[in-house]
Amino acid sequence: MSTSTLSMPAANTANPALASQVAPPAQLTGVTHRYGSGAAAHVALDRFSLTVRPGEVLALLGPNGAGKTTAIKLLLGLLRPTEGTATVFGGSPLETRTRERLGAMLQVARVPETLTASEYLDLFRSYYPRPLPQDEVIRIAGLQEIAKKQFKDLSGGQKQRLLFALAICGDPDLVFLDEPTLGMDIETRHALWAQVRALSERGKSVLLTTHYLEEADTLAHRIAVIARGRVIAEGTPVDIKAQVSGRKVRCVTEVPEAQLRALPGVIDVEYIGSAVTLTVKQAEPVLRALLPLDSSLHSLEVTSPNLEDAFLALTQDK
Ligand SMILES: Nc1ncnc2c1ncn2[C@@H]1O[C@H](COP(=O)(O)OP(=O)(O)OP(=O)(O)O)[C@@H](O)[C@H]1O
Repeated sequence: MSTSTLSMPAANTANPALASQVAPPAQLTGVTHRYGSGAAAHVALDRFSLTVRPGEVLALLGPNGAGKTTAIKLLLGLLRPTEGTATVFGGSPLETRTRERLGAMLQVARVPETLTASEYLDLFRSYYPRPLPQDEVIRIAGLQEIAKKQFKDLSGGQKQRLLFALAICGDPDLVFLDEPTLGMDIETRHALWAQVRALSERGKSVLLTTHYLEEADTLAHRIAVIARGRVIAEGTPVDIKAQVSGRKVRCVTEVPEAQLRALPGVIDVEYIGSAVTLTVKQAEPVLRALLPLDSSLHSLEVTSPNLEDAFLALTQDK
């Protein structure tokens, strides 16, 4: 064994069992991924690094085309990085022993339409060494009413529920969920959120992509915001929100717009009905200047930006 082994990924250590204990569930390191070649090449991920930690829900949040699905496909071994490495439990995503620990729900799942939901479950459970009992998966994913229906007869939301069931039926240690609640009604979405939390409480790791900012805020331990193939911010939902400095000051006031815009640290002024919302760098100087101007000012609220504000601010101009 050469000395260079010391600096190689855990997959290459002599003891695979030890490697799987210490290695992160999923890791992309310095990954660049190009689709196509020559002048037509498109860089989907650009020197991109990301680690999913044991037992965490990590949300990838980013606008259309940011590179979220590409990242998941690399970790599933469906694509090979042009540069850099993709490892799962310290090994290649293509190894059988690592694949048996993965479950995935992808955006475009092409499956034969005539199998029933329970036939799909039988098939997918057979791929895994220690699958969950069929009844348990049906209960978890709420498939009781549709177990005997053919795939083609399921609604969009029901298909999503079945695809979630297929992702978890092997009791995987790492689950990839690519926009899992697309097309689900609110009740079904909340039920799925509860199941994602239950996975993480059982020590499973989840890598989730979503356009629903509320979903990332509610579910994720950490969020990676992606724009144009790069991670532009990473942290807890609280960290991400804190990266957008500023506050929202909402009130009903007779102070004219021009005067509001001239207050210290005001970034934006927006009227909705009779109320005005000021986006400000800091609330205190604005309030000190504003309150003496209008003794009839009322309905005052000061709030932090929500995740949506943070996301828009972070992805703009990137
Ligand atoms: N097979 C492909 N061939 C060429 N370009 C591709 C291919 N797949 C994806 N791309 C491009 O790579 C970029 C990243 O795509 P990707 O699907 O990873 O984005 P995404 O963040 O998942 O987007 P969305 O939120 O819309 O699903 C996009 O510009 C996309 O057009």
